[in-house]
Amino acid sequence: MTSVSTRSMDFEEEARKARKCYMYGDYQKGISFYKSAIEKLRLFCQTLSNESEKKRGNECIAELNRELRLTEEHDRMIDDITENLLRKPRNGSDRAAGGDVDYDIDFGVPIHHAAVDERPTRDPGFNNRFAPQGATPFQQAPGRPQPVARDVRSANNDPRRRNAPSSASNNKQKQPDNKRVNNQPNNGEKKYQPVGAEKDLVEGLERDIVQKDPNVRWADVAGCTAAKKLLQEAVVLPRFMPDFFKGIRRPWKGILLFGPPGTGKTMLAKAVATECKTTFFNVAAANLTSKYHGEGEKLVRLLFEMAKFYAPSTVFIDEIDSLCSARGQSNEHEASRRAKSELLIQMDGVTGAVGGDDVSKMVMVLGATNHPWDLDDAMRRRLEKRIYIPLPDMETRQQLLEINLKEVQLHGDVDLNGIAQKLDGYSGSDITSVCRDAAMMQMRRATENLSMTQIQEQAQVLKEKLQLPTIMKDFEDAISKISSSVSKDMLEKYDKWMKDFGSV
Ligand SMILES: Nc1ncnc2c1ncn2[C@@H]1O[C@H](COP(=O)(O)OP(=O)(O)OP(=O)(O)O)[C@@H](O)[C@H]1O
Repeated sequence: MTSVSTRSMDFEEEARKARKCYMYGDYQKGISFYKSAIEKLRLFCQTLSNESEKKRGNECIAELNRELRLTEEHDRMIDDITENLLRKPRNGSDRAAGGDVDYDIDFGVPIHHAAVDERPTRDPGFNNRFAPQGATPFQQAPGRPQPVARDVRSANNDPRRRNAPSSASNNKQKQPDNKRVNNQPNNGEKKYQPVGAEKDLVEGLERDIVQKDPNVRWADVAGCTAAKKLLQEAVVLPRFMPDFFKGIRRPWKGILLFGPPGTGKTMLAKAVATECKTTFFNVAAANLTSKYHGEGEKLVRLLFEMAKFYAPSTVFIDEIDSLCSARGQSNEHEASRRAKSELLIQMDGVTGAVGGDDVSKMVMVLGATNHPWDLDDAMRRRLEKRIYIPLPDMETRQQLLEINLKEVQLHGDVDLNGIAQKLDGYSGSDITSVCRDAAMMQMRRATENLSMTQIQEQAQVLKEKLQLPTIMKDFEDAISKISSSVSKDMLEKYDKWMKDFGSV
């Protein structure tokens, strides 16, 4: 049972990634994920004995094949367009002002071909901005590759935006052309209005980056007391005490959260969005760079224009080092260099409170990274507060166990204190994995040596067995299988960077 279910999950994951890649225009990667999903689903179907399930599985394979063909077609099309554009003679309207300048291939499409950071990250899924709704084995695939449901927020139905600063004079100040921030009355609500070719990019940003209440509370984040306090000071208090946070006491404009992977940096950022009720822009740095000359730069500019328009806002840039690594390195892509410079310029334009000391117009940049030492000096300076989010201490590990196991029934022999001690050196996400694994042990024992048909036949008996509580041995087994994902060397590196550059 274990291996069968694992294969099914593998297929779901591959299909989900394939669709994400398609959405982001990364067709090459999408193609290989589709192929792998199809192969895995085919193997999974071979293990099935139920005819109707088999039939639905085959329907899904056919649908995935169709999506694969579509992706291949788009990939060919992009190649053709690129080739044609590059072959054009450099004269007439194609010649950029100033003579010998590179072609500006700008298809005006949203966030396509994002330069993906090659380093392994915890989540290959573009910063988790999609809800986990990839295809399930027998869920009918949609008619064409569709974006899976995400935190899409229409500016028109978000109450925060209704209160967004909207005075025409203010908008004029920010945007001389005044068209960009034209407030179109729509049931009395204000909406950022892009002009011309930027429409697609703005729609892409609204769809992918503006995040509605991510529903993470301070209490959901174990430990991180110093970070929580500072974030509250930086974002929450200025809203309640605007008169105090002025002049030299103006709110921080940039905060960096750094530390080992899986320690709660993203959760903290989400808690800021939920608790502070600022408009939340959740950006994966890789999505701000583009292989198309100029597009990343434009995206950064639009992102900040929108953040100012919908202020107070928090712009969360995950893996910020991948966009703001030390400049001038030989492997630095021109497009990403320009996007990075634009980001620095934009950050200078937000001074904690945009437009003087009015905190209702505050835009705060919150960066997160696992590689703080890769950060550009200029960006480091702009992220005025640099907070280390370390591995959880004993107390935090106990809290993490309680948070993770609140819905799991535990046997009397389970000693959470003892487990927390054994988990010294584990990150928050490692601890979550241990809890999940332990909580699954009962199911594994109950279904061991049973075929799928037997599982279906004995569903009622199994249901009772699955009610049995998780025992101490389940945790011991899980801990022996899952090791800490952070090495001692890395921890020393973080400590050193904290000593050199930390600021709390
Ligand atoms: N302090 C914490 N409190 C509660 N859960 C945590 C905490 N730290 C980690 N987790 C668990 O680990 C998962 C990953 O956490 P999160 O994405 O916030 O880590 P991160 O530091 O942003 O990682 P990365 O640097 O790899 O992006 C969470 O979904 C949660 O289950």
